[in-house]
Amino acid sequence: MSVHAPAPFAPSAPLRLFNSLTRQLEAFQPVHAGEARVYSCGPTVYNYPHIGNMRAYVFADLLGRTLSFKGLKLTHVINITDVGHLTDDADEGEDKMEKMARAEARSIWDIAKHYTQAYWEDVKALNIRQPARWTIATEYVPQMIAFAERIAAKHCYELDSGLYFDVSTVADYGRLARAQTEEGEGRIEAVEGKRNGADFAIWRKTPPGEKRQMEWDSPWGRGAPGWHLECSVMSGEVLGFPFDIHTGGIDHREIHHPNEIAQNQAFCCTNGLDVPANSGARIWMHNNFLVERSGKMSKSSGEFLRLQLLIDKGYHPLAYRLMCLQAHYRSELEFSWEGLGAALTRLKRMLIAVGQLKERAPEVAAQPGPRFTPFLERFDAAMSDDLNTAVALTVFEEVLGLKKVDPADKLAAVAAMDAVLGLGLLELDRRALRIRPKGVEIDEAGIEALLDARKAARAEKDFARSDALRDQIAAKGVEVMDGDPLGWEWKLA
Ligand SMILES: Nc1ncnc2c1ncn2[C@@H]1O[C@H](COP(=O)(O)OP(=O)(O)OP(=O)(O)O)[C@@H](O)[C@H]1O
Ligand SMILES: [Zn+2]
Repeated sequence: MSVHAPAPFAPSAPLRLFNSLTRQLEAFQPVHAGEARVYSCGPTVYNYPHIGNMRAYVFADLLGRTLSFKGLKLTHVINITDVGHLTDDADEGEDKMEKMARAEARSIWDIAKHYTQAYWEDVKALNIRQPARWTIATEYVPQMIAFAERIAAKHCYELDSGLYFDVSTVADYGRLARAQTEEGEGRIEAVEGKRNGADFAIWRKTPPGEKRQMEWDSPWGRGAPGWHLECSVMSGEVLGFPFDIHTGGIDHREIHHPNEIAQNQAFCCTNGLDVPANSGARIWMHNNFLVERSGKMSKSSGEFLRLQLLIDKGYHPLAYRLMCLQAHYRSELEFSWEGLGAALTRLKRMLIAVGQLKERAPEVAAQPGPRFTPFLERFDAAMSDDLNTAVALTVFEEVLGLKKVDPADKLAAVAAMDAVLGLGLLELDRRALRIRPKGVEIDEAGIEALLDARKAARAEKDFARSDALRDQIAAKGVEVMDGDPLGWEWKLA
């Protein structure tokens, strides 16, 4: 009798993604056969990222993991905005980086380095995969100038304050935002001499007599590139127009991305590129906001939640990732500590199930085996349906709960799904989820030692000693949970 290895599971559900341009679900058809090229607007590194910002990258990561799962060769680019983002997304205000550098009395380069590092730490803690390239805006200034030179004659005009893009020179400006061309959204004070309210600076000249920390020479004088120009240039340079998918938070649908599209149109037309509708990317995808009761979480408002604060309070960062996965990326997600606590409990349950499975299966089977095909198909269908992570998670848990199946096969199915969800459950140690909150005056080893002593006291039926030990632990800020069904013997008091 010959033994046949099971055929590998090939996800075949048609991938449909919501395109903000058409406001419709569309079948994903790669520009380059077998590939997916994705650009995500990166953080402006003038401050720590808040967990709302990180939702944007958890979403982009899920998209990337799904494209990989579907067998596509992924090239993902995320940029770092270290110059050019003004305090208002339209054309007013000052550079967020310059402003913070002044407030902190540090050089902009220092600020950029520090907060980029902080962002990368959060990326790592949330199991966001490394993109193929991190493009740093200040490293692309010559390309930005070249791009602007190419479109300047037909699409731009110069004012004292800079080189402006005339939005009336491209067809259907603002179709992504569905905004009025003249008014645009959120466009406050007009710059003197602007032809249309929505025109925007692609090069900002340094005012005479002033010196900026970051400035470059250009045909339009010394100055700095506009934020919108940066993303057009970095995406086009690395991925080539047209590329497949451009992502960002839903706020970018209103100003930043319509302006990128206008520049891309101008660039593609001047270069004779027949890009469909010349938008640069075929599909534009936007994640909705993480909100608090008081409204959208915002860096510029000064008060916000950092991932580190969650950790300091004893929540593993992956509980936040799971919290994001429980909602659809296009829905608003309201942050609450109760919600995060519930996500942590769910993560613990998953981890316990995987831990028990790992004990029974010495190794992961090469393939999940036919028993798991219907589950993988449902998982595939959910993720292919515009990243329906909420449904995908329930399928994942159904598989975790399956009894009387080969453990090695089951582990292979779990691994295949987790590669998409990115919870990293096969690598995560159960004890890693017990994060000692910052305020607690005892370390993990100390807690474990007291718990062991207490267990021994109980085994000897010395309940007085057992109670005294519990009080001792509680005094240090930790509550012992007797009979905890999850087997998590302690939590924050
Ligand atoms: N509350 C939020 N929920 C989800 N995504 C968000 C939220 N706030 C910003 N984003 C997204 O985070 C990403 C990084 O944004 P960026 O660093 O430019 O933030 P910012 O505009 O400086 O900060 P803020 O909007 O908080 O003042 C963008 O894709 C943005 O759309
Ligand atoms: Zn951008």
